[in-house]
Amino acid sequence: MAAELVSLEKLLEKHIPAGELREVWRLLYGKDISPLDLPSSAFQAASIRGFELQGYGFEAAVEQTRRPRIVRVGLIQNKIQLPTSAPVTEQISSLHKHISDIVEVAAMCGVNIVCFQEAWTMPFAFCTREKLPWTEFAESAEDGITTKFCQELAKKHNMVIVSPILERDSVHGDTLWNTAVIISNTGAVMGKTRKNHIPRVGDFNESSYYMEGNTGHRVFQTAFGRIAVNICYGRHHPLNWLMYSVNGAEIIFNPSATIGELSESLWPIEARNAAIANHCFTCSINRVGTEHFKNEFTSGDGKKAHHDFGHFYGSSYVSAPDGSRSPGLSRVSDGLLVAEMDLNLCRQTSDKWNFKMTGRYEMYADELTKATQMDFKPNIVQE
Ligand SMILES: NC(=O)NCCC(=O)O
Repeated sequence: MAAELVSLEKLLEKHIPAGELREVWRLLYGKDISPLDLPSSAFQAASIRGFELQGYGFEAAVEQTRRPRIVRVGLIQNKIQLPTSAPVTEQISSLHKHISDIVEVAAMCGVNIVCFQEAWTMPFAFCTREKLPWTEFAESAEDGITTKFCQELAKKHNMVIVSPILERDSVHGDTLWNTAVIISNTGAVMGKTRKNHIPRVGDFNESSYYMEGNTGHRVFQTAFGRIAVNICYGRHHPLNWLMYSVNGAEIIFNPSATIGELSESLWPIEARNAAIANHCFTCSINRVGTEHFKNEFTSGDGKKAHHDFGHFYGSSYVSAPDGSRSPGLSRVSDGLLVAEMDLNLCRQTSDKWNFKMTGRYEMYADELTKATQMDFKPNIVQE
């Protein structure tokens, strides 16, 4: 099998003459995105620990009545560390160790808010449709071992942590959820927010494991800005992004697990469009690597049974409200993307384009209310 392409960026760098490359980046990313001046010690540490480090800055105009609101976010994408057949607790602790190594480098880069990939403590085993041992990865959002681990990290580095896990809710009949836990930079658990939309596409058999979220569109007022989490498949739902934004989110994280064949054509578009449409920053994170499972499974498409899901293509990136975006991380290796953003850009873009002001939400609220009634008749004019 041919080796996976490392990234579009590396390919363009290789083939486009240096003089024209800058213009290519401007057209591709919406404007000249400036690399961040990160400490060389951070690059060294990343290289020793075997992951890629990139940093970019999104600036805003200077205002007279508000100070800049500068925040640094960190997006982490990674492979699982042990084979999927290793004991559950060893798989979890190997990921804890790996992530704490990357978060340490994020701290060296001055990151204020870090977000991990979807279900980061486990392989993305939902393709198998088997319950054990995968449901054993589920843990309490409030006091599970992963939340405790993140609380220590958050306190140590004065960093807000967004930790997407498989949640076991033992108070409500051991219900499983796909949940992001928000941990304050003080180490306190601020709360949790659950995945609203569950995929029923390809091998994403997630509805066999957990329920559609019931936490609505919560926004968390952190010390560094108002954040929300739109988990993976929710990025295909424009109303999902909209409602986080209606509740005031300035940065919406999209921790994901998705594979090339299915969604790579959508990946650069949806979160970027959401940043534009909602006057906010969006942060898209995807895992990397191919995960193999002992027992074969079929995909219900007449093809042969197989042992893997396909290639998770990484390519994590940040989009800004003005439509610009950062380059993506690698398609094949672990990485940390640091983005410095001035949150004033959200209101500045809103004042320019007025998508909220011109949104006519009352008209849509009315029409959507009617469209969801049993007696709805589509508004079609016949000749
Ligand atoms: N994890 C997840 O929801 N994946 C669904 C596939 C996709 O949305 O690309």
